[in-house]
Amino acid sequence: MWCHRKALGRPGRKNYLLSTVDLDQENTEDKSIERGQLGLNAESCKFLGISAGDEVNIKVFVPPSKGLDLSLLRIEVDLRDGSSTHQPVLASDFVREFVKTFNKQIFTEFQSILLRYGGNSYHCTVADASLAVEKNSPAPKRGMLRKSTKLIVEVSSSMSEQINGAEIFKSIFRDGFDMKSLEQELISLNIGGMTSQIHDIIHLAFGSRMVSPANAKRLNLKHIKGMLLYGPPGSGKTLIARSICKLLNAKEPLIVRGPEITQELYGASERHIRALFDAAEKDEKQYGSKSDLHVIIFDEIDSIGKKRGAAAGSFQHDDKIVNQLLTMIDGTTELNNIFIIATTNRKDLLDEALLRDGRIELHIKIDYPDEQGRKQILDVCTRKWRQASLLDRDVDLQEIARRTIGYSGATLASLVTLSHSYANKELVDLDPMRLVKKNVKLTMNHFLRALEQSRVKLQESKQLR
Ligand SMILES: Nc1ncnc2c1ncn2[C@@H]1O[C@H](COP(=O)(O)OP(=O)(O)OP(=O)(O)O)[C@@H](O)[C@H]1O
Repeated sequence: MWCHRKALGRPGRKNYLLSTVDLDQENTEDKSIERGQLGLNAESCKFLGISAGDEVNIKVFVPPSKGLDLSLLRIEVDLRDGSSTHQPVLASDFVREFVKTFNKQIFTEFQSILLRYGGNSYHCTVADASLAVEKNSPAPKRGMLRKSTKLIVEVSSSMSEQINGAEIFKSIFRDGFDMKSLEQELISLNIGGMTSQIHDIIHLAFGSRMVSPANAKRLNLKHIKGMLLYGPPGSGKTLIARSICKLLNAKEPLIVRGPEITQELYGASERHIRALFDAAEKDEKQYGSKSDLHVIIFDEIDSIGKKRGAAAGSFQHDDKIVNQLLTMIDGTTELNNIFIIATTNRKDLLDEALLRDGRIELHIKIDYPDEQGRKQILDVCTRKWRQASLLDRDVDLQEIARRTIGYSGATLASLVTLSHSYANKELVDLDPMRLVKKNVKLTMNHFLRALEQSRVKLQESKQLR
């Protein structure tokens, strides 16, 4: 914030600037600002939610006579957009520079500050500003930075090399993963044709966890607790659920198959469901906001989450399981470290209470792929053969994609396996003793035979339905 230099006393003397954003000597004094005027830079405007032309009320901050000193100031630091690092800096040097620049300035929780240091612009957000003498007041936490203030610098793991030795706040993604490389990552996980859908799913499900902790708190973001992936059989729901977990910085997911739980004895099913949440509860108690994320995948949730009162015979058992599941999911309201992924191809059978806000609230349909998606799935499924030069040049995957309208990802994957079986059979027919060690090559002919066979199968299963 700028003002005419005669308008306010120097900080620490008489008056205080609440948000002194840039104390660079040349920038402090903006000659265009006259007496009686205040100037804000873009960073302050963003923080205060002010645009050019807005009318704002400004109150003079009268500091209390004592108890203004901060005992702790925790800041999250990032490089400002477009700023490139010339040289990594040590966290201890960064802290020294920050204190030197902003000594005796007032800081407020969530405030944005720019620090220019070592040729870079650092964007700092106040994550915590604790007073030496805490007051029970609803007013935002605010106090003066002193040499005695403990200053903690936190960075995301991707910034850890730029500010060496700073504390690292957990990223929702595992080390080395970046959303920009999602397509490559999915190919390496053998998933084809779903990049944009998985990109959207990640943003919807984990958007609140993708921003830094201070920003999530500032924006009052609530974490999504659970998501349902629904759609026809073989469309890749389980594959997506498992693969997303591989991109996250989370504990190994607990994968539960619904039918296994229903087959358990009376009482055992409920115990099993309760036990699934144990580790997350313990971690939350022990580590609070620093706890790892725990993911539970309920595969085929329709078998444990049926509408209550709908099942004949074993209804009491089924209803008790749903009740237990609801109780446990409701218990997670207090837990920020848990995420549920449920899959089903019978969303219509599920108890609606399970799907309400705060429970399994995000519902995403996973459908069969279009032609382009089918081609990409075929690309992924034949990748190993291509890399080993065992895919004949006559194989036209685009043509196969064109001929497989209505095929699921699962059917396409088994089409490739079947083609391989045909190729293998041909080799064995030619050389029953396998005297000549030769690797089998996949040709278009193998694919066409497999296509014929899978069409017959598809027809039969449609007739049976
Ligand atoms: N997009 C895809 N890319 C590559 N392979 C796929 C894709 N979708 C499905 N598959 C293949 O199909 C198999 C079965 O998929 P998955 O079990 O995830 O389907 P699902 O929708 O959960 O089926 P169901 O509803 O019957 O449980 C996968 O293991 C994989 O081999």
